[in-house]
Amino acid sequence: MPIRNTMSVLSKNLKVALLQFHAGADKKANLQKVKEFASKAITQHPSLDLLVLPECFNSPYSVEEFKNYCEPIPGGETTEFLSNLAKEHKVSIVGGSFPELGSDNKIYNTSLTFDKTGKIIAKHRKVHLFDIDIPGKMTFKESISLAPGDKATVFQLEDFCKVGLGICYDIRFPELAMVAARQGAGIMFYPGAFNTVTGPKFWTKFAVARAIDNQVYVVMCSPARNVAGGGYQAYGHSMVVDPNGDVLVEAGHDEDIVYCELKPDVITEARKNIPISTQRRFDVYHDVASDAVAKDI
Ligand SMILES: O=C(O)CCC(=O)C(=O)O
Repeated sequence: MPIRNTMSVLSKNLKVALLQFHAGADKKANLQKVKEFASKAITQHPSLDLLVLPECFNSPYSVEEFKNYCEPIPGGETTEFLSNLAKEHKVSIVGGSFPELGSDNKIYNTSLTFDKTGKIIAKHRKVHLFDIDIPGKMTFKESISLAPGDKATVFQLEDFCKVGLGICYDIRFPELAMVAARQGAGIMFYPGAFNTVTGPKFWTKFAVARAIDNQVYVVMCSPARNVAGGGYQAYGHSMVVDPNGDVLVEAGHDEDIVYCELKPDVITEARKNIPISTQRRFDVYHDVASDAVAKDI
């Protein structure tokens, strides 16, 4: 039976801040807000390693609006802004997401990660587009204006550890986190903007599920709700869940910054105590990544 080694963990503590703020129609004001929240976080915790931003932080979350806010990567205003912010504060940034204008002229919901010199070290295009219809409650169809990405994103976060990156609806598909964990990731990041219908029902459950499935930390960063302003109402509740499924920190639904220190021993202990990563039976479920099983039923 093949055994995969997924014991690889964080090399040292990682101090993160989750910036939960509301993004409106004015892109410059949205970027200014990121600047203010970042300065505040660094002032409150000067030894921070990493800032995490929410999904769609430079635009309203609206399929009609993405075309008005999309930018090329690299070269666009938002990429430059985040790169400079990382450099200025010497901090890594998981840069939420914003609409990208691809070289194929399609628009993607894209997340960039920067190292503390301002270099892009990862780019993830949302793989699973949020197309749902719950009659009378919630209808959304990202595929009206967005194209999906076609890759799982797993990368080395500076000298900390390997990490995986997904965007919002991507969390509903356990495969991305599994792929990352099996490549040695110790943390999954999900910038996300759940809503007031699916948020209360699912947000925490998914964070806990992906954490326990894979014995990784899960970091989810949401926009704040904007009750007075109307439009899409994000759930909020940015949170960090540890590899045992315990919620370590959680915001409410208003603007806020939450801080957390991720620790190597917690991952090591979880994996040592209950060694699921070396007990997998790939001989039994080797075809999990195909639809062959469903077709047989
Ligand atoms: O999965 C959900 O319930 C919400 C997903 C979402 O809001 C998104 O993908 O942007």
